[in-house]
Amino acid sequence: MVDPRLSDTRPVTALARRGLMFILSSPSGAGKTTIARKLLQSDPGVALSVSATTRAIRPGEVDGRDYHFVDKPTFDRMADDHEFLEWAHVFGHSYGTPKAQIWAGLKAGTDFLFDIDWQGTQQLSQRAREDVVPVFILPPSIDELRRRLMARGTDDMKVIEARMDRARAEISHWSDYDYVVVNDDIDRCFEKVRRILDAERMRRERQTGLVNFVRQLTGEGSPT
Ligand SMILES: Nc1nc2c(ncn2[C@@H]2O[C@H](COP(=O)(O)OP(=O)(O)O)[C@@H](O)[C@H]2O)c(=O)[nH]1
Ligand SMILES: Nc1ncnc2c1ncn2[C@@H]1O[C@H](COP(=O)(O)OP(=O)(O)O)[C@@H](O)[C@H]1O
Repeated sequence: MVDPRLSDTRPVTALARRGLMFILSSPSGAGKTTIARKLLQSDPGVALSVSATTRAIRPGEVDGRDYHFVDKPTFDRMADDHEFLEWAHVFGHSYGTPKAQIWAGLKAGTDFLFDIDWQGTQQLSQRAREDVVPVFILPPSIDELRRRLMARGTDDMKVIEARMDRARAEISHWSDYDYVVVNDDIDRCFEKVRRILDAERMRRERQTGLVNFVRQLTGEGSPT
């Protein structure tokens, strides 16, 4: 049987829209990078805001795709030159969101995904609250969080314990976020995150093409 969607030739009504800043935060190991990768793979309308960081590259990471890996003097120079939208110290390293392309991209309707911590979320919310959609990912339990950090195999025990120590402090910021999702089953969690993004795209104030579209629909403003 032919998939009815393939034979549907009706034109798609695409209204102009301002992009949004979709933030995923969580304690380390709760799964935000996994969710972010799934979103980027499945949705061509989403671009990753690639942060700069002074931390070492992990196996499997690619410079320029996952992070811009820079040394401390370079990071400090970028901060001094106001090249970051926000930046913070996390786990003894510096992390920052480069400004380049974000504002122009938002205006052109690109949605940006930010994998940043609560400090960065606060700074972005202060700068552009109306563009920000903050989502917090929680682990199903503290034991499961430790298990995931160990299973990921990217950090030694000392680093894992430091991340676990910080997890409670990170979780305490859950109430700064508009959405909170527990990452128990990855597919279910991803589906919830995807639905949040879909709904936020429909917000009236983001749909800059609505005024003209409604005018056309109602004939308002056209000569009689
Ligand atoms: N404020 C801020 N936090 C960031 C940025 N990039 C990454 N982070 C956060 O830094 C923390 C450590 O990231 P990472 O070293 O990749 O380890 P992860 O926690 O295992 O993902 C995470 O909470 C990230 O969300 C950034 O540009 N700004
Ligand atoms: N729902 C889940 N169930 C089991 N393992 C998961 C789940 N979500 C993520 N993981 C695994 O947990 C580890 C940490 O996930 P990651 O996405 O790197 O977390 P974060 O970016 O928040 O530090 C990874 O090995 C990942 O494959």
